[in-house]
Amino acid sequence: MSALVLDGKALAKKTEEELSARVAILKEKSGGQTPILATILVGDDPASATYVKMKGNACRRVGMDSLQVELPSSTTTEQLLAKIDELNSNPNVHGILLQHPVPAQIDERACFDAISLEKDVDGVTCLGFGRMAMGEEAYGCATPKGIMRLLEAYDIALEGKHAVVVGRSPILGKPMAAMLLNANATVTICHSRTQDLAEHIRRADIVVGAVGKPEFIKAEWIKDGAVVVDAGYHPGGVGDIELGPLSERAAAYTPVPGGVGPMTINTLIYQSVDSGERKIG
Ligand SMILES: NC(=O)C1=CN([C@@H]2O[C@H](COP(=O)(O)OP(=O)(O)OC[C@H]3O[C@@H](n4cnc5c(N)ncnc54)[C@H](OP(=O)(O)O)[C@@H]3O)[C@@H](O)[C@H]2O)C=CC1
Ligand SMILES: Nc1nc(=O)c2c([nH]1)NC[C@@H]1CN(c3ccc(C(=O)N[C@@H](CCC(=O)O)C(=O)O)cc3)C=[N+]21
Repeated sequence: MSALVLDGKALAKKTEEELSARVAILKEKSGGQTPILATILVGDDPASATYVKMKGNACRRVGMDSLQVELPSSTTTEQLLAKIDELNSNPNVHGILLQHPVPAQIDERACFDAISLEKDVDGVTCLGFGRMAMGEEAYGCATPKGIMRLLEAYDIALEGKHAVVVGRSPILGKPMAAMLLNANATVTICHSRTQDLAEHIRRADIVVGAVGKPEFIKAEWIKDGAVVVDAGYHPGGVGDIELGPLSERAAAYTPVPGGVGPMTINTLIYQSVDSGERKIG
């Protein structure tokens, strides 16, 4: 039996059609003003530059604009905070994305938390995370929220299932675990100090790989019929999970590329349109 492919690329494309229509209405209601997502890139990491470019392109595909802020790698926390303040008070900017990671001298947490809640369409603030975790209204962190939207679109049942999330980073593993918990899954979070990782994964109905190491999670650890979500992305188009034989044994899996990545970008745009609509009211 071959597994169901959770096609994030196709879902993102389909959603973009709906978003284009919503952006057109938003534009009309605001007297022709194009909604804007501001992206901030600090330093010159080529992979980060590519991601930011992809986010700008996605904006334009749905009729939004992106305001691309580029700062040198020598930027200080104070300078970045000042830029974020400026974008917070720009009424035409509906969403702000600060690309992670920032250079080491910058206090990334302070800068994420300076983004105002209404513009935190990437879901990176402590306030947004806390509200989401408590089940209050907030924009979800883009990658885990994109994964939840993908699972929902394919009617993947989560309630009562055992989900194992490998990774606990602030913008991926930790919010992923909270979202799965809110969806009534039983959640295990594994990380670098976890003992017997393979044993935990063997018991999973749903596995989320968010480790940041190519093909670190082995296919043989994953049980037959599991749902396999690979958030990892590495050059050459490999994820954090060794997929190979799983495409036959799993119930469903996200391909790399074409799975989680496009849903991350789509969620960012989706939440920016939401933010614009809320302002128009
Ligand atoms: N497609 C997309 O949209 C996105 C993809 N990514 C990709 O997802 C992956 C993870 O990203 P991110 O969360 O930012 O990465 P981080 O490096 O911030 O986090 C990695 C996590 O994996 C854990 N870990 C590391 N080694 C092990 C190990 N040997 N056993 C178990 N757990 C381990 C770490 O544990 P500890 O906390 O103990 O250090 C940490 O929690 C990367 O491949 C990245 O490229 C990221 C964001 C978006
Ligand atoms: N504040 C912040 N928010 C983020 O969401 C964020 C971030 N920082 N820093 C870096 C990671 C990485 N990330 C990706 C987004 C899309 C793809 C993506 O669309 N990948 C395509 C392939 C792209 C290609 O062809 O190279 C795919 O998987 O199909 C990948 C990775 C978002 N991130």
